[in-house]
Amino acid sequence: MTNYLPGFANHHATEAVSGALPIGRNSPQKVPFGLYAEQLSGTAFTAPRSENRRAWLYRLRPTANHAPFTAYSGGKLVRSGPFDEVPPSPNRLRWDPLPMPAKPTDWLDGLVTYGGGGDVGAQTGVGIHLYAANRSMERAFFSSDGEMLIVPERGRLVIDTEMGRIEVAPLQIALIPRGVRFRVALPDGEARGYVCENYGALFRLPDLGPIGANGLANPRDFETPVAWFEDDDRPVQVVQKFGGGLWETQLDHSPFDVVAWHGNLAPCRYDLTRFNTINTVSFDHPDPSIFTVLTSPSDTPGTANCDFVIFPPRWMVAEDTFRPPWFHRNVMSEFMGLIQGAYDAKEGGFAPGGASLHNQMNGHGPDQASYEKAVAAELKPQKVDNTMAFMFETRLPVRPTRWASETPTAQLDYDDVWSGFAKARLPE
Ligand SMILES: O=C(O)Cc1cc(O)ccc1O
Ligand SMILES: [Fe+2]
Repeated sequence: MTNYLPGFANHHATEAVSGALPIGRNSPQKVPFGLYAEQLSGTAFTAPRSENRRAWLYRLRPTANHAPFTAYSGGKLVRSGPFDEVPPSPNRLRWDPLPMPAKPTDWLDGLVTYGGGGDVGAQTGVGIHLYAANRSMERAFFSSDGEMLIVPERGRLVIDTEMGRIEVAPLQIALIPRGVRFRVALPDGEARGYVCENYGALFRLPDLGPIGANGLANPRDFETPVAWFEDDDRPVQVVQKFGGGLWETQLDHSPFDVVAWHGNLAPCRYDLTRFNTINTVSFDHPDPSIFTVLTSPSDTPGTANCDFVIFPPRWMVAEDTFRPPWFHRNVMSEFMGLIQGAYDAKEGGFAPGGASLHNQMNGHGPDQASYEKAVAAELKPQKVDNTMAFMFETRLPVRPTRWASETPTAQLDYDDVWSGFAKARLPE
């Protein structure tokens, strides 16, 4: 069992061996036990203090101690921005769940990019991946292109990272900083889920405005693992994603050799069931931004590079209100997934492990069955339960990959869910 330190982006100090962490300075002339001090930057050295994220790692060997990376021949379905394999499409898209692999497949081999926006080189946008895996990783991976927000849908993950061991189950999420090496084990034998690779500004908690000092995802519920390491001199493959390409090298020792660390850049996990959901107690369906867990801002205030938004269990009490999501056209693009149960805007076709994409400015909303149910419903307080949908919402158009455009799991008839609405009748 791992111990965790509470708080989002807190300054933590942790050591797996007593006396390993230097006190009062970052790089003493002689680090305890001959460990190597290494700074890991998550922001530029000169980022304002309120934004600045970095950690100091104390390890058995310097990370710099590795042979050259060479092109990695796997990862054939992993893509990065710019996403220009197929022309941008305004069409609403929806996918059935990713089938579980037939062959032995670890988390990295099981990663499939559905699409994204922006450009890794310009450090804007996101890549959106799903994974379906049935083997624990025996190698390490890291992305130099962005931090990775992992959203399990099926099966627990044990994510060994350089800075500690994180266990997550469906309904929990993990956030792995850019550059931090990790390895995913599958205690349930198989796993499936979603990944948002964020090329832009680091995810952070949203401002709360008039909500006040508390609510939504509370900082103390984010958990960072304590230092953990392995002293293992067996050779191991390390794969990195860099500039959209995959590269590999062979280390002669485990990269998970950080005995102590301190700083405010570290992986963490969060339990979505701890989200303090806020909603109307009067009328109307509020904008889904009230359900924002984490946001990656862009240079334009209030216009996110990416918001991670959830649709958790909640009471619906709005009076004289169409309670499910309304019809809308959004200036932002919406990629949705479902972790559990059903989503209140869709009566069928959007299954756990499935996904949908409603690109910027393109009309969407409740399907006909949900619409008819909602306009006929008696508006008594109703608990929407056993459900957890989510959205990666970005200011950029989301361009699907060729795979996502052509896979047989793409629902070619998705538009039909909105095709049968009767015309409104005006008075004669
Ligand atoms: O399209 C969707 O289902 C996501 C969504 C939900 C909601 O409650 C309001 C707006 C919105 O885009
Ligand atoms: Fe929407």
